[in-house]
Amino acid sequence: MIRAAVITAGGVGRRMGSAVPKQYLHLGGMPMLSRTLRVFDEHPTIDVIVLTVPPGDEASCRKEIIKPFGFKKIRDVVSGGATRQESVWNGLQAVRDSDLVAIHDGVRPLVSHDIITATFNAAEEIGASVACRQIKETVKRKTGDSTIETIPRADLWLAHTPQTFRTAIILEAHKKARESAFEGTDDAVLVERLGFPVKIVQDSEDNIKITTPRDMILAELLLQQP
Ligand SMILES: Nc1ccn([C@@H]2O[C@H](COP(=O)(O)OP(=O)(O)OP(=O)(O)O)[C@@H](O)[C@H]2O)c(=O)n1
Ligand SMILES: C[C@](O)(CO)[C@H](O)COP(=O)(O)O
Repeated sequence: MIRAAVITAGGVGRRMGSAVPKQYLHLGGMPMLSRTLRVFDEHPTIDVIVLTVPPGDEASCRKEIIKPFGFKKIRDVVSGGATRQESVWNGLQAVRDSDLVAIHDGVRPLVSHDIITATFNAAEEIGASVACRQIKETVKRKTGDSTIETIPRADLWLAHTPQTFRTAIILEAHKKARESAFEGTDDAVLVERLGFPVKIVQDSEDNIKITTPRDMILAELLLQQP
């Protein structure tokens, strides 16, 4: 059983507004992307890792993000695409020989080994899984200028990554999405639309996606937790 990870880091970080793409910003003294890679490299049952980066960044990533930390499992650094979905597709081509694959945002460095393991276990069991956090806030839907309704929150979850799949299923789901020009905001939706079940695995609130400067402040604080 080959377990792979595709770490997607091909974005430009428009919402962060930093001089370099946010995945290269330092968090707790090391590049955020290296921190994410370290979690997967040290995971006991992951065999191979593929990283997607902005086109043209492959060599600098090997030199500055991978080499200084001595990661052992990185098979390839591949060029990302214009969208996250395209970057993931490119990464998946490099792990076609795997049985299971976890897809994870390079900008979620606070992911834990436990959640990675839980998503692999669920994917092995039913084929597809998604790390999520349950919504604890009261949720309103606004329609037009003044009509609002309150959505019962018991069934609502926020999608995180890792999202982990039998490799054959996620390859098929991406292929079908490409054929019909469907663009999703995560990978699980590509499997859902084919009618396959996807198991929700409850994640920690700490596994935030670093999107804006405020998230950097929050992540630095979360890193200081005992
Ligand atoms: N063409 C893209 C776009 C995004 N990503 C990756 O997908 C993850 C989640 O995307 P997001 O936070 O939206 O990153 P950016 O696209 O970089 O940010 P923004 O939307 O603010 O520009 C990130 O690790 C990002 O690098 C990617 O691999 N390829
Ligand atoms: C895949 C994802 O991280 C799930 O939360 C997310 O959808 C990434 O894209 P977004 O543009 O920040 O929603």
